[in-house]
Amino acid sequence: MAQSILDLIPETCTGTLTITEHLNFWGGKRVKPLHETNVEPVFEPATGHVLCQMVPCGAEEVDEAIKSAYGAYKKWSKLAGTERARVMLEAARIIRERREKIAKLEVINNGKSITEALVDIDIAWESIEYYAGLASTLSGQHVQLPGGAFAYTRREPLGVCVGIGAWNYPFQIASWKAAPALACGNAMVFKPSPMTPVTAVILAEIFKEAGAPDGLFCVVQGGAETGSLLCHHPMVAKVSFTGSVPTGKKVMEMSSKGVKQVTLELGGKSPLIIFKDCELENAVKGALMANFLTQGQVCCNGTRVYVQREIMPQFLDEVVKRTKAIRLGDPMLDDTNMGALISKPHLEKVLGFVDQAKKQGAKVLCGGEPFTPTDPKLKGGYFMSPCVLDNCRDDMTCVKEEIFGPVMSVMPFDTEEEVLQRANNTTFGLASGVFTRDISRAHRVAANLEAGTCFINNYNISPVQVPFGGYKMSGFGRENGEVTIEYYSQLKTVVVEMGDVESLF
Ligand SMILES: NC(=O)C1=CN([C@@H]2O[C@H](COP(=O)(O)OP(=O)(O)OC[C@H]3O[C@@H](n4cnc5c(N)ncnc54)[C@H](O)[C@@H]3O)[C@@H](O)[C@H]2O)C=CC1
Ligand SMILES: NCCCC(=O)O
Repeated sequence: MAQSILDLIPETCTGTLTITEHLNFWGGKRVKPLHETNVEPVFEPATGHVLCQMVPCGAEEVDEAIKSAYGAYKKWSKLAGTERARVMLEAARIIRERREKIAKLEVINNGKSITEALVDIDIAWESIEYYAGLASTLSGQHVQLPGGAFAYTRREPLGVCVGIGAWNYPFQIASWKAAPALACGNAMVFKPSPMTPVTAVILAEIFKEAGAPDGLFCVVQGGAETGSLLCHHPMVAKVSFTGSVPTGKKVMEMSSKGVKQVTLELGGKSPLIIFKDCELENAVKGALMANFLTQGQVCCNGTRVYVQREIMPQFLDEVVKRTKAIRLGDPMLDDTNMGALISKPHLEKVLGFVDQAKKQGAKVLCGGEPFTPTDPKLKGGYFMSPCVLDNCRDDMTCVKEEIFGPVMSVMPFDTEEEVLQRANNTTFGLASGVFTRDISRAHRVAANLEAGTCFINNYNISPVQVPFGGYKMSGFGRENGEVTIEYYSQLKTVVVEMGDVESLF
C-alpha cells in the first residue's frame, strides 16, 4: 500500500505539510482523479498554507464508486451481524491505536485544538464500537396468525447509502454515518466537505485494513456538483446529509426524485436558559461549552443565552473573565483552547455579524476582533478572539441567524413562561439547554422546548448512545443511539400459510 498520509504529520502547525496523495477511495484503494478540472486549494486554517488540492469527482467517478459500493454491499449484507461486528471492532481498535495521528491531521485540516480533535476521534471509534455491538442484535418479530399461519419480520439493509459531510467535524461525521450504516449491512459512499477532504480517506483505509470487503466504505471528493450526482444516482438508496438548511432542502428535493430515504442534520440557533437559582459557576462553564467549542462552529451551539435578570451582572462578569482567559494560538499545542476558523471568507463573515450586531445596538463585552498570534508561522491563520455580546434583543440578526463562529449573544429574561416563548420563537430546533437547581422546572422546561435535544445543567456533550438530531428546520432522522438503526434499515414482512389457500375466486 502507498505511504499513509498519517506518516507525514508534523508535531506542530508548521505550515509546511503538503499532501499530494490521491484522496478518493473505492475498490479498496486510493484512486487518482480522472480529470483535473475545477480543482480547489485546501487551506490549513492555522497558517493559511495550501495543504492540498481538492479535485472533484465527475459523473464517471461517482458511478464507479457507487458500483464498487454495491459490489461490497452484496457480500457484506449476507454476513451475520457478529461477522460484521468483528470487522467494525477491528476498525475501532485501529482508530484508537492511531488516535493521535488522526487527530493531528484533523487539526491541520480543520483548525480546531488538538484537545478537541482527540475527543472527536475518540467519539468516532466509540460510535463504530457501539454500532458493532448492535450489529448482532438486529432482529424481527414473530406474529401468530389464525389457522396456524404466522408472519415474521426481517430487518434488512437499504443498499448503498450516501453520506455528505460538513467541515466542522470531518472524521466524526464520516464515522457517525458509516457506523450505523455498516452495522445494518449497507455500504457507504461518503463525500466530505471540499474544505476538509483529508481524514475521510483515512477512515476508508482503516475499514479496508480491518477486513471490510473492497468498496464497503468509499470516498469521493467534491462540492455541490459531486453531491448532486450522488443524490441523483439511481443505485443510491439513502442520503444522510450534514450541513446547512439551504443545502439540506436541495438534498431532500433531489433525493425525492428517486424516492430515496433522507436524514438531514442541519443548522441551529439554539437557546440556553439560565435561571437565577442555577449553580452559577457551572452555568458559566456551560455557556462557554455551548458557544466556543471548535471556534463556535458547532451546529448545536447554544448561542442565544437567556439569563434571568437578577443574576445578569454576576453572570456577565464571570463569563467575560473566562472568555478573555481562552488561549488562542497554535491548535496543535496542548495548552491552546481555541484554534482558527475554517477559512478566510468564513472569518470575514463571522466578523461581519459582530459589526452588524454593534450597528443594531449590541455591546461587545470582549473579543470579536481578528487575532494574530505572536508565532510567525501563524500570521496567515484565520483567528478571531471569542466574543460576548450584551444588550442583545430577539429581533437582532446576531440572535436570529446562525453565525457559526465564536459569538455569544446574551439577553435578560424575567419569567419561565416568557423565556420559553422567546426560546421557541425560531424556525430552528436542533438543541437547547437549561441551568437550574429546581428539578421540576428543569424537566418542565425540557418538555416545553421545541428542540431535538435539551441539556439540563450541562451543554454540548455527545455520547454515542443517545440520539442526536433536529426538530423543525434543523432536520429529521437521528444519528447515534439505537433508534438510528431504523434510519439505515427496512422491515420485510414474511407471511407464511400452513394450510390450504382459501381463494375468493
Ligand atoms: N446538525 C448537524 O449535525 C450539523 C449541521 N451543520 C450545519 O452545516 C453548516 C456548515 O457546514 P457547511 O459545510 O458550510 O454546509 P453546506 O451545506 O455548505 O455543505 C455541506 C455539504 O454539502 C455539500 N453540498 C453543497 N451543495 C450541495 C448540493 N447542491 N448537493 C449535494 N451536496 C451539496 C457540500 O459540499 C458539503 O459536503 C452549518 O449550517 C451547520 O449548522 C454542521 C455540522 C453538524
Ligand atoms: N460532536 C458534536 C457534533 C455536532 C456537529 O456536528 O456540529
